[in-house]
Amino acid sequence: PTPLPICVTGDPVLYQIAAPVTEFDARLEALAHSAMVTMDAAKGVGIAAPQIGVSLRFFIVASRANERYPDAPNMAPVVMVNPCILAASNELVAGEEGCLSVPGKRLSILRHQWLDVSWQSLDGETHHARLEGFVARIFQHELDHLDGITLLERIE
Ligand SMILES: O=C(CSC(=O)[C@H](Cc1ccccc1)CC(F)(F)F)c1ccccc1
Ligand SMILES: [Zn+2]
Repeated sequence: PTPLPICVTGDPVLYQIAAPVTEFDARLEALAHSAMVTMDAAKGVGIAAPQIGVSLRFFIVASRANERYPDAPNMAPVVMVNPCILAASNELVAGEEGCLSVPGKRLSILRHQWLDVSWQSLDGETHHARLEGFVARIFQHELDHLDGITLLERIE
């Protein structure tokens, strides 16, 4: 499908608590595909459903090496439905983040260094993993979007 418009600062959908996904059906797959195409067109390393106007709890994590994080892993994009943080490091790390919904801003944000997380894939299967570094950062950034929090609400 064609990329969708990305909601930007001020759009109410960005400040809502997104609803859990209960139907793992073709509609969800179509929404996830639209988010993927939109993220790719915007050259992002992640995108959350509320950013395309959908207040549902899923996002995509798609780390790739970039000038700010040259050692970031190049990973196949992962669609994470109903994501949860099960445990997080006490250690926090500051790092530069951008947001497709806050165009032109680069802010230094404190994030947990590692996370134990769980999520469901599009087929409804549950997965667990330990994330660290840039991938953990993207996860925390996208999870904020599901809870109505953008970079601007994270300024120390
Ligand atoms: O590709 C971007 C553009 S911003 C981006 O990809 C957001 C994800 C993100 C970038 C950097 C750190 C954490 C999350 C996507 C968003 F807004 F939809 F969530 C980038 C920005 C800063 C560092 C590395 C990469
Ligand atoms: Zn964002």
